[in-house]
Amino acid sequence: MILELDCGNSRIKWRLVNASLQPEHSGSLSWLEFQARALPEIFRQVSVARVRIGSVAAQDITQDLSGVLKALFAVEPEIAGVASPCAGIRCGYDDPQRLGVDRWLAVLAAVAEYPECDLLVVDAGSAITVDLVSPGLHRGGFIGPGLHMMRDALFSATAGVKVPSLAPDLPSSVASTTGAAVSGALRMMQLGFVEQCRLRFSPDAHIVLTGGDGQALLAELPGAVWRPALVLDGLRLALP
Ligand SMILES: Nc1ncnc2c1ncn2[C@@H]1O[C@H](COP(=O)(O)OP(=O)(O)OP(=O)(O)O)[C@@H](O)[C@H]1O
Ligand SMILES: CC(C)(CO)[C@@H](O)C(=O)NCCC(=O)O
Ligand SMILES: [K+]
Repeated sequence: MILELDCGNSRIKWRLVNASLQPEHSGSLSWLEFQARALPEIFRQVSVARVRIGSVAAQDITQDLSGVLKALFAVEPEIAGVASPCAGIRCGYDDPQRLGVDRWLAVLAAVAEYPECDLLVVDAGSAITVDLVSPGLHRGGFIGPGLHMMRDALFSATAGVKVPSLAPDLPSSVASTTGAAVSGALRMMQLGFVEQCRLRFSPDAHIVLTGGDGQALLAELPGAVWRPALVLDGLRLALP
């Protein structure tokens, strides 16, 4: 088996793929669970020949994770970086090392599926990122706060807007409760962000969505596709 991990800002998403590259097991854990060494039970039951890591966590935390996995599986984990060009695509950042590797992995996987298209690659997780791609070239992109970060900002900076959870969909009517007012606004802000990126910079782009909050945008963006494992899918392209 090959273990692939997408280490994000809030969670570690992982999957075990077999020799035919088919995922056999997958899951996620929080950084707190990792720190408590509460690793998935299956990790102790399988033999792992390779470990591929994509991480936007701090370097010491990533090294800690790598060390734990090395001790567990007796293989040296491979950690993806942004190498440009890769898989026929050039990175648009002035300094490619500054681009979040999760963004790069998502771009590589999206381009592998749609090599001839202008793309908007949208990752709606802890943060929301939009990357613009034209054939052979990553042009750059934009970064905004994720839904829960925005909710937390209102929660901590106001006395009267303390909304515990967000509705799953875009609003279909004008809000008449605080919860619906916040939830509707934040989801419309995400949609507006994506639409503005397309309108201003790539009107014909095909949209590829990933991240926990990407699915809610799917119904609002005609022609868009939803690829929940996009970042993990990029790992085998960055670390063939
Ligand atoms: N405090 C929270 N309570 C409930 N949901 C949250 C909270 N924080 C984040 N989330 C949600 O969890 C989901 C996680 O998104 P995703 O699966 O893309 O992974 P992530 O780890 O948050 O993202 P990243 O890879 O950027 O760290 C998102 O829907 C996000 O809005
Ligand atoms: C933007 C995030 C936090 C999204 O996970 C990550 O890609 C990151 O830490 N990026 C580094 C900064 C940049 O991409 O410009
Ligand atoms: K992410």
